[in-house]
Amino acid sequence: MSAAVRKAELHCHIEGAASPELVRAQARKYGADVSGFISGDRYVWSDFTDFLGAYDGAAALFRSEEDYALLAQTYLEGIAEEGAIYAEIFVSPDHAAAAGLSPVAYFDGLAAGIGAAKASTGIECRMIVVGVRHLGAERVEAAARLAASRPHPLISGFGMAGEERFGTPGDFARAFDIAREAGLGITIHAGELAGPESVRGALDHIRPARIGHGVRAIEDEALVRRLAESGVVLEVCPGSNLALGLYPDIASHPFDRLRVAGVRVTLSSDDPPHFGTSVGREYRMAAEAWGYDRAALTAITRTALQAAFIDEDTRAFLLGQLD
Ligand SMILES: Nc1ncnc2[nH]cnc12
Ligand SMILES: [Zn+2]
Repeated sequence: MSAAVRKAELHCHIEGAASPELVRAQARKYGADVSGFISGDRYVWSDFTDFLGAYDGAAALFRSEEDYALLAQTYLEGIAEEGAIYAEIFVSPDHAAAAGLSPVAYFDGLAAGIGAAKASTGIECRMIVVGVRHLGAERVEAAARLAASRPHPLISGFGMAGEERFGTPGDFARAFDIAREAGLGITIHAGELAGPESVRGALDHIRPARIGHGVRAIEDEALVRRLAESGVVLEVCPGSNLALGLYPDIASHPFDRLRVAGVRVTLSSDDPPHFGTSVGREYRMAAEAWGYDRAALTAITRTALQAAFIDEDTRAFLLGQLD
């Protein structure tokens, strides 16, 4: 499996894509100490809660448009080298605000990086605004209202990340209604840290086109059938799931079982340097674990492009690159 297999990444948190090397450079720039969450060239955290702390620590060191332009460009050029032709990045105005950056400066900075990466590699990218679940429904609604005001043309979706064990999907239904009515694509993290009931709640109350992770649906046969029949696409991130201890090894991961059951599945990296991964590695792991050949891997990319939150002309152009 080589970079020649075209890839599309639907699930990557931009703040979670900052390499320890880049975060160290930012820390030097701002005179900050990262020893609490970076050791040598690695992030250090012990569980999901601790991971969120490391994630927030890194995010706090991106404080200007230029910082975010550099982050987006570095991430996108890196995955373009692995064969990615399309990416959607989760962008979190709450993290930008915590670092003192206005939403407009945040989106403009990211867009500058996206533009630079497109100019150097051809990669397309769109932004999905996310609310942070553990900040509560009001903050998530504020993020949805912001996204619904269409503050940047590259914003094409709305989602929710953060601590899945906080609240229930129904608590956040209004936020997603606001985003849906504004014509944004809808995705929500579910079935990662919480079980099938979280996926069921998301389907019932949020009506998403896609679900971030969703893998724990495998624990409920009827739910797997419902997912398959609905056509809802799962943004599966096996490397993330292994790093966070959901499954002991790739052979135990449900990606292939979901695929065989007819669920539309895609491959992404989530927070690549935190989990020692990249979209290229995710495709490689899948090829090795389940014997996927080039056609099978390309089919995964096709599913991702069909589910991408993008205009139809660009979708057709990208799908044309798979032939
Ligand atoms: N894997 C993940 N799950 C939930 N929220 C996140 N934010 C960043 N990465 C996340
Ligand atoms: Zn995620």
